[in-house]
Amino acid sequence: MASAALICDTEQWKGLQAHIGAIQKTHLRDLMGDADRCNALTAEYEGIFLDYSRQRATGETMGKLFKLAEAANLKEKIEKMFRGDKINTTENRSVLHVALRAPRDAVINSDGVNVVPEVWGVKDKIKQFSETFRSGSWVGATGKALTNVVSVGIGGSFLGPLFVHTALQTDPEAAKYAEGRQLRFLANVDPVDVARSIKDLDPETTLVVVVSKTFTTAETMLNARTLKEWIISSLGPHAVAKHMIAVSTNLKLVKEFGIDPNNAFAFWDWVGGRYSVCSAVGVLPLSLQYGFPIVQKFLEGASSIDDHFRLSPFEKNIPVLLGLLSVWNVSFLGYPARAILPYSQALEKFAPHIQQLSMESNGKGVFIDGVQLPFETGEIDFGEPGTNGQHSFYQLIHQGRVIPCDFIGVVKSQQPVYLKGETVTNHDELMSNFFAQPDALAYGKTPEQLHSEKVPESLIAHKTFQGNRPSLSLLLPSLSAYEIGQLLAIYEHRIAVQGFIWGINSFDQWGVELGKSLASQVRKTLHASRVEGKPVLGFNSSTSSLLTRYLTAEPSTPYNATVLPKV
Ligand SMILES: O=P(O)(O)OC[C@H]1O[C@H](O)[C@H](O)[C@@H](O)[C@@H]1O
Repeated sequence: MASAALICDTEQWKGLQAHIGAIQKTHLRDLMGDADRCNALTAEYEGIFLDYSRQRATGETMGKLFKLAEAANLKEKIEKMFRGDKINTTENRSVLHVALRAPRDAVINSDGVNVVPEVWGVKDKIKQFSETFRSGSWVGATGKALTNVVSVGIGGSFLGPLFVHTALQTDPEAAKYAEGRQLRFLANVDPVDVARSIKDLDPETTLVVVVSKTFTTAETMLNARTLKEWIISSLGPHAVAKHMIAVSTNLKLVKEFGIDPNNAFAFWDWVGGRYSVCSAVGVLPLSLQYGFPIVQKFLEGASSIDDHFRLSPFEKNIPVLLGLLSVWNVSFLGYPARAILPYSQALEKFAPHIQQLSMESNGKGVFIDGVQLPFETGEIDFGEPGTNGQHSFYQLIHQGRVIPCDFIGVVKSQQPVYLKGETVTNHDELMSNFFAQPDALAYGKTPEQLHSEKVPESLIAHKTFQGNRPSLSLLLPSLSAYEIGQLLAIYEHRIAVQGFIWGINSFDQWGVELGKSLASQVRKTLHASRVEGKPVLGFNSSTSSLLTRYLTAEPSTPYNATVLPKV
């Protein structure tokens, strides 16, 4: 039963509900004609420019959203996070990813202990290790320097580092430091992913980093055992010490796995998996590839947003504005999805990272105190870089469903390209689309316009765009390690803001457990059937018949000998 403390019972929430009607009467075409409104609906921090004038919102809407933030005690909740209070109540943990990028002299307590020196202790160890590794002083079992790194991990131990690696790959400064090196990721337990991750690599020159907060994740541990076998079968058991290292909060299990504890890099239970890219989870593999100084710039970028988020008034606070607008779109205008559209191929892996960050954080069914939510939280996040997406799913965004879009653009490309005689540079060509699409969505195209263009009557309805489709534009000055860190932190905090307003716990993820435990029953059944010929028992008829069909076919892999990928 809903209690009086629920956000949806507040006057401020009801005030926004009452305001929906006024907004429904407006069209972005008209709202965009008001230059003062457009100027007002912007914010800037360190050259990052947010234009949210194409949201279905007015100054009045924003005023009401700020009031909602007050009613939700947003300021206090942000402060509690930075203070190290145990805001992840279902796991009794602080939420301190901000400590991972705090300056050396910062003081951030968890359980009364300043965690910043510990954080820097691990970063110093990573710096030292990566320097030894990159200088060639760290040699493998056959005396060769290691130039390839395979980072084994899944979920938060994969998506953030992959996003940052993909973004840095084409940054000229970072790329210079990565010359002659490869960083790959192995996430899926699908043996096809194992094959892809080690294709054309020689164990002699490869370092495997096993990344797992818990060091119990089934997929990661099987993949780690598989790559251990790949190393041993080629170089012998003694090679593991030089070719495998680990990142985890569970150093006991790292040791039991056979990795030298000196080559294990710690992090802490107050870092959520999906918030862990700034811990050794990301910092270690990225430092091996690009060197620690580049990664430190990334951390400084994230830290600059932490300050902005904690200290700026809400009216100028980019993560707060973004979070409030998302709440407005989801809970009041009823738009369940959000498209993340970076006009930058370097940000190709940004949307997959945000999918986990957002959907695992805010896809919840109850308030933080366990009371059933009377409204839905979280968005369905998806996205692709522009302009690729334009040739894929934008049809639906323009004429089908209304999906609020985040357009993310970069002023200065990582890679300047121009062909003499062309109308524009290649980046300007890309950005022409970045500037055009939000207006196409907002304004649409009316039947009157089509008539004036002499469009045949039979096509008028098909070629009409209703417009009034909300988006926001985030323009970054460039895309170096620093801005990549800023972008990450903007989204991390935006998602936290949404959770704080809705009153849910954005930092646990109980919803992933059920599928895992059912998979464990299936695993036992597969083993019993394959190895002992036992029948399939204990499942419903659908699952039983699917399993039986799967088991009846000739298996492609024998159970009596080790088999490693051949590609
Ligand atoms: O880092 P690990 O402990 O291996 O966890 C990897 C992933 O496992 C689960 O799926 C969680 O839902 C994710 O949040 C986590 O990132």
